[in-house]
Amino acid sequence: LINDARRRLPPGPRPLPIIGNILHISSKLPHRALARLAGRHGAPLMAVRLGASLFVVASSPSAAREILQTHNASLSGRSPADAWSAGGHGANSVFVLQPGGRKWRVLRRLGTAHVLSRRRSERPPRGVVSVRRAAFAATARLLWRAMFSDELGEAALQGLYDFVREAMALVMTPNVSDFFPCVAAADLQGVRRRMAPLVARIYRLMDGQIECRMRARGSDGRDAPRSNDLLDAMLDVSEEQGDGSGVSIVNRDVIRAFCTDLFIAGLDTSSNTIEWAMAELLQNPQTMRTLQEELRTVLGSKAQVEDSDIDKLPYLRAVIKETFRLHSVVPLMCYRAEVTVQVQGYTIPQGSNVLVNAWAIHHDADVWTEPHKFLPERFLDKGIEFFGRNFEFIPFGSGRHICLGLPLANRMLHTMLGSLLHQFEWNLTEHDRASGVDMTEKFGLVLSMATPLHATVKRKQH
Ligand code: HEM
Repeated sequence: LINDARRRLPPGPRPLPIIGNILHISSKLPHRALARLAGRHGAPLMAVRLGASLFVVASSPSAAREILQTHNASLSGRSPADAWSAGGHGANSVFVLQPGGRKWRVLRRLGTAHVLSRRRSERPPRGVVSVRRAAFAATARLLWRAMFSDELGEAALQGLYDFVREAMALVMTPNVSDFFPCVAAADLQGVRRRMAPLVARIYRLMDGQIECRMRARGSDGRDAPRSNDLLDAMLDVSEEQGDGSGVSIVNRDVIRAFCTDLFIAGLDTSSNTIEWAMAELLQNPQTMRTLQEELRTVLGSKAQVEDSDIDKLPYLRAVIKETFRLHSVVPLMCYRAEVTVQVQGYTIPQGSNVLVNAWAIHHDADVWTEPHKFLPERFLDKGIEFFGRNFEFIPFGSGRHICLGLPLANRMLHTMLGSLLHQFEWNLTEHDRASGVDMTEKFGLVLSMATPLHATVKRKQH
């Protein structure tokens, strides 16, 4: 396989070293297997072969910069899992649309302008809680309100929860259709067939909101009373956008696919980040005390962290950055080379999959001292931000595909974690105090804790 792949490389300054195989990329924790491989071979850029596909893996800040900045236009294609095409979702999904294309640009613009958070205090947790479940519910309510200006009911919350669990498990199923695209149409393992009803179910949830809003707008359309949320903005665009053929770029299919994508992208990333942060804080009592002291000093008797407080809370910002670094919930970012390009003197053939291993970069001992320790202080005197310009710290990616929800996630995580810690006293359960917190990772579309964290919670007396 290795020799075959080398023969197929077009002539270039240097052939890319192929040093990995199926064992690395399909390992249970591929971000760690690939980081070890890159470290062992001193190869910040390397190639791994899997089935008919060539994967190029970048594991250093400078390789990431070349992929995400210098050659971003050529290297920002996507090779979506076959399951993604179930129910026609792939045709309208912002994750996989051709970047730079008209539909992709309209969706990115709408998302950037309208995925805004409107805050409201959350229902207080009580007793022993699953941190991830509580954070998932809080994030879902917030996103639902930002998109639809409506309260999320329990049944819809459960629907979102089930969809994210079941659909993501299917997308992560090793699927012969992905390794050998020539047989994808046959859907030999039935992954796409099993995904279709899940997509149909979540679309029905979105349709409920779309229909209700369309009825409220009635024949007045734009002149009807407005909520000025994402849904209103999309319906406006659906009325005005036409490509001359009278067909709108943003039609009903696009609206429900985009809303679905935002839930897929926003729910598990945010709730798992809160869970990792809480797991670290509960095991680092001094860090927890320092953070709660900062919250007490800045907020006083005010219950909630508001957007305007975030700038005054440097230690909270450092804790969240350190959580992003140590527990990057999107450890591997995947692209496709649209044309053959040279990166760091190596040839990346057209059609290769290109992986940026953010986890490896965030644990690179040449960049970070004691990279495996949770030390928020490392960010206090450094101007390192996660907006895609510091390539040693890219939890939200960089370049054309940089996270669309970054500003929302940034505000949401600070206000949520800050408020939870300011209002409540959190402690490990007796079981975890005795046996320790299980920090084992589980790889999926999002990197989560293999054993969900439970904690006891009590309202504080201020
Ligand atoms: C802890 C929170 C979050 C993290 C760490 C995170 C991280 C990321 C990363 C690494 C990417 C991929 C970038 C790439 O492929 O180059 C991404 C893409 C994306 N994120 Fe987020 N994200 C978070 C929350 C959110 C939220 C709250 C939303 C929206 C509600 C969102 C919407 C998106 C979308 C739509 C994309 C796809 C962009 C594209 O492919 O063009 N994310 N995110």
